[in-house]
Amino acid sequence: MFLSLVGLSMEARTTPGEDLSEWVRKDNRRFLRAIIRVGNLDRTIDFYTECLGMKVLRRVDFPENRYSVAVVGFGPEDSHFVIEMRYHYGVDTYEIGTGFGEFGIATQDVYGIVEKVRAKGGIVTREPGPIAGGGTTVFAFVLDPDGYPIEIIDRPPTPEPLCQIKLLVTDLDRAINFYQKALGMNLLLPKFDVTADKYTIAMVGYGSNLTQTTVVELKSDFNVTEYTKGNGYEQLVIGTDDVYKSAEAVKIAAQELGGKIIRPPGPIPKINAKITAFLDPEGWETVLVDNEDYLKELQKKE
Ligand SMILES: C[C@@H](O)C(=O)SC[C@H](NC(=O)CC[C@H](N)C(=O)O)C(=O)NCC(=O)O
Ligand SMILES: [Zn+2]
Repeated sequence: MFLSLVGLSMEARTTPGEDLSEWVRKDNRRFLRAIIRVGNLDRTIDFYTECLGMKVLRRVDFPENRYSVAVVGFGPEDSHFVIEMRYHYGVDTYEIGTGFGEFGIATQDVYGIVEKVRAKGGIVTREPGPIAGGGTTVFAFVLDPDGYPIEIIDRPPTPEPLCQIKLLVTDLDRAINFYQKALGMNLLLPKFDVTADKYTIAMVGYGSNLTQTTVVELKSDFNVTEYTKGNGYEQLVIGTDDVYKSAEAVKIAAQELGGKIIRPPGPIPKINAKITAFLDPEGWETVLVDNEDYLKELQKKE
């Protein structure tokens, strides 16, 4: 996923009469990575490893293209959701925007992580404690060195400690519908109003238990009709067994709900992988990558 991608023409690979919505739900989907731009790779790696406990899984420099990439996560890329960070030479700040919510980290040591962030001079935007209004789960919010919010959530050990990516949306029903229809996600937390703070959230993802998998947390603030996307957060990358069928399903959902394919499905020689990319109805970008190609590329890089 390290190089810029060139679009190829759409090829239909579906059988006439095939129920694509059924296929999408049965497809072998997994959150592979989220891609963000950062202003200083060493500084960010230090934060994600020293404060949050992630490991550096890969670090590559592309001097000819004037950027460097690091991949960090709680486990190997072939089985875990990871964060890919891109540093473009000479660009040291990014606008995070009001639309990017946060990455969520599940841990048994919320207080310890918050203290590490504070000790390194990091910003704690919400002190650890249970949610206001009578909840029991302890959580905190901190900012990473570029200002990306990170939610630290108290949770028993889970296979996916990088457990949430929150995106702000203006039409929550439409977003839930789209992520279900276009991406075959399950509604793991139905819409939930937090009237005291004037917002509604819902969570969608693969699998059946939101504490065991990564979820997209969709949040909508009462009376907010627009969010800015900034220029920091880039995209979410998800694995699929068939990018052609995946793109067809996205197109069908987009006809009803909005959103559009921005990269027709096909092989991208530079990265040796078949992909397709699209914008959801709110403009958030997702890339779907062929599972086999993704694994083969990882193996080559080992
Ligand atoms: C469920 C979890 O993953 C969330 O992200 S909840 C959304 C979150 N809520 C809070 O931070 C709770 C705030 C409350 N005032 C408290 O301190 O308990 C959030 O994004 N809040 C933003 C907001 O505008 O409140
Ligand atoms: Zn959250």
